Amino acid sequence: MTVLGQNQYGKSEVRVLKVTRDGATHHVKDLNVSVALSGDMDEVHLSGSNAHVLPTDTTKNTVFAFAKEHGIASAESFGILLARHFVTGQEAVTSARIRIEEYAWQRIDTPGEDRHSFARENQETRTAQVTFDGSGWSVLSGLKDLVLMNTTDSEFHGYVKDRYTTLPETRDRILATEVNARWRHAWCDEAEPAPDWDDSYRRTRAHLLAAFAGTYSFSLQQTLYAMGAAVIDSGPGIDEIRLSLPNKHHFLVDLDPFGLKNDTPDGAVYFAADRPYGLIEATVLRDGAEPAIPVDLTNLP
Ligand SMILES: O=c1[nH]c(=O)c2[nH]c(=O)[nH]c2[nH]1
Repeated sequence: MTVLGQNQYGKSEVRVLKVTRDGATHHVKDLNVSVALSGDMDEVHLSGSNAHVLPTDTTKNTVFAFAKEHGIASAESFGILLARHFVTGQEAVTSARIRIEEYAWQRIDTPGEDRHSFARENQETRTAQVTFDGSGWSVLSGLKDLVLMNTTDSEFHGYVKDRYTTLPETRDRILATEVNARWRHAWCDEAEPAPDWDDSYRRTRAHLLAAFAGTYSFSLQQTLYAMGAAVIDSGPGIDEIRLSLPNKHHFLVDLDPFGLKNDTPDGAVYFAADRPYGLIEATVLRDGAEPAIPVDLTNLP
């Protein structure tokens, strides 16, 4: 005997580029949207009846149509529009999860009137996941691939040493990471005004950067907590943030064989190791908040 457990379906990675023309000045929104619907879907699995199945092809078309009809004000608001459409429009669909990655494009300044050239920003990817169960909303925003580095104000010493420990203690090292962060908005009730998602994103990003730059660090763990706390303490809008921070190790190169002294006051030469890397991960919560962001961020957009 078997029973059907949790199931969901939809179109993943719908790549939609929305160009908005304002005369010769164009604006672009570039998203990667994944739709997952669930609800009364037993029959399609058990008997092959498709009577409740809105085709994944249709969900893909909806993403494109909504981009045209409603525009893309922000990743979160676009996700909200889509999730509401699927849950309220299909009787069999009781919940919808919309995952979005947004890629940033930087305008290339040109001498003439035309403003339609862009360079893909070599910076972070913004992410959003919106979940709606017909009554309550859950909005996770985030970013990944944001590479940060402090070239001083980082120490690491006083740690446990056993027979396999070879790491030298350091009072001055490079601290570099690639931020992978997801934060959960307190907003969950449509009766309340929704946050300004773009403004919230900009402010959260700025708090993360300021805390990374402003924390004199004795470990990446300490820096992580300072970054998370800066976001939670900045206002009431965000109750939980999870950070996954690889420690992008930079080791001083031994230049002695060449008669060169490395690590001099005017600078040093480092070997930027790509692997293995330390991986420091933690959730920072508003006191009293329940954790709801998955521990493993790799399964999220
Ligand atoms: O900031 C750090 N935290 C660690 O836990 C750790 N472990 C290690 O080898 N280097 C570092 N650096």
